Amino acid sequence: MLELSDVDSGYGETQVLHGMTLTAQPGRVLAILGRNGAGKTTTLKTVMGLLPLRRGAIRFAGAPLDRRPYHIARFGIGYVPETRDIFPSLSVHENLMLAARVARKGTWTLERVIDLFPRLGERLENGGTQLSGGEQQMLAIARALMMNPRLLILDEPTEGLAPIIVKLIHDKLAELRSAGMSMVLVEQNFGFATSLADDVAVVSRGRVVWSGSPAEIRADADLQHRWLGV
Ligand SMILES: Nc1ncnc2c1ncn2[C@@H]1O[C@H](COP(=O)(O)OP(=O)(O)OP(=O)(O)O)[C@@H](O)[C@H]1O
Repeated sequence: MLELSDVDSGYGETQVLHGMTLTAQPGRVLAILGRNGAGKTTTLKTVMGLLPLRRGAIRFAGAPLDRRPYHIARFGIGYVPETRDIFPSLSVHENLMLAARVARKGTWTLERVIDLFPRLGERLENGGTQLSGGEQQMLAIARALMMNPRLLILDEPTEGLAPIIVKLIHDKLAELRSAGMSMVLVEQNFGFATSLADDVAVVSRGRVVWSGSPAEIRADADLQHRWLGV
């Protein structure tokens, strides 16, 4: 579904990705794990066209990915950035409807995202700044779903959230997974990531150093210690 081959990328003079190669399969959840600074966010930003591709190739659904923002959305990649990027001066409803304007055809509607996150239904007229961190995360996910993505990319969805909200987000993503949504998940919370993932890629210094199943990495304390510092 999403394929990175030998990708180099970075910020100005600083090269962060060194031959990043990974594949996210349709209908599956790929978790990208790694220590702070390993290049996980940089990988996602490169896919989303926020950083230049210096070398290598990125393919989506069998064709080279046109990484201009409008095209990425139309192609069907929904992105939930680490910073959530809610428009603070707009209401929940307006944030969602803005996404609907660039949406592909599909089955996600305002009603359906509110069904998934009833809390947002109660907060429709609230401004972005009046939301708790958990509500902002729900809104960021709901907004990406409004675009009817074929692939949902999430960067650290649990960061800074209380355990009860982490559990809620976990259950909602598990629901999406059961419904067949393809996902790429960058996450520091090892338990959260490995319980949702079908496939795991471990990144260090801008490339994949291990890939396998959640069960394999859960059973391998050395691997966790070496690459994740768990
Ligand atoms: N805007 C930037 N300018 C320069 N260097 C950056 C910038 N953002 C990140 N980096 C550097 O790129 C490297 C990889 O960062 P990245 O954010 O991809 O890591 P990560 O694996 O997502 O970890 P984290 O969990 O800390 O976000 C780090 O060394 C970081 O200092």
